Amino acid sequence: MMMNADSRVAGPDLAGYDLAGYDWDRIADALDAEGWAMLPRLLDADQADAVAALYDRPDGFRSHVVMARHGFGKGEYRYFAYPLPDPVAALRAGLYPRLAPIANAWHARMGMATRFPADHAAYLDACHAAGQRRPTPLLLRYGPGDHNCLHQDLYGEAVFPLQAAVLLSAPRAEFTGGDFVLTEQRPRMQSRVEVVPLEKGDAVIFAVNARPRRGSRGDYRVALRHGVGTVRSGRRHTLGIIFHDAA
Ligand SMILES: O=C(O)CCC(=O)C(=O)O
Ligand SMILES: [Fe+2]
Repeated sequence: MMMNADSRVAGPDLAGYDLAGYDWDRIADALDAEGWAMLPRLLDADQADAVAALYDRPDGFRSHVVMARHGFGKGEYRYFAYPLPDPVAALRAGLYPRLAPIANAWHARMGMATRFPADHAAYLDACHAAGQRRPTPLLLRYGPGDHNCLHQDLYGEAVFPLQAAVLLSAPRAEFTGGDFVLTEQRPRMQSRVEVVPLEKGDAVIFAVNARPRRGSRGDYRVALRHGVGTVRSGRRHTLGIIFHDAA
């Protein structure tokens, strides 16, 4: 059967989440200034629980990664298979058109030739034509002692420069530790670190790899990495939405 990347299967109902309700000019400004921006309360607690519960479905995933086996950290994750469940497909397709203009402006400022089409189906066609056909959205699960080493979610030449992560568990109430962190590596300088203060249901949009930074002599590139500090207690789930597909 041909799987259209845009087709959907039933999943938890996310009726009510509202991307249009965010101030996208403010988000673009935050991304330009810091390389990341928050979308507070993207999901409510029930929706976050429903998405986290997908982790235990017997099917619907293309692979299961035990992070310690690869030196990625400790914890585990599963990549969704196509067709993506409804909320994941809807978030991926819904966020992309708001981020594509920002991605294009970044590429122009960084002197990078690639431009991104306005809609996600068209971008996936380009990924697939470049041999990157496997879906990248994923669910992650961490328990006590687990962590995610600093990394970049690059899966081939085709890279959409922004991605999203949604925290599906409640800090303090459902887990402790497990901060989401970003580091920024500036040319010839030491790395700077930022802890993103996510609450359950909040999303963060952040640079996958390079982003432009304004300096006194024009723009220069900095490289971001992201990771998760050690979870001390409880269980922490995240939904990761990456817009390019994988080779
Ligand atoms: O669990 C997290 O907060 C980080 C997840 C992650 O690495 C990702 O979404 O790409
Ligand atoms: Fe990641």
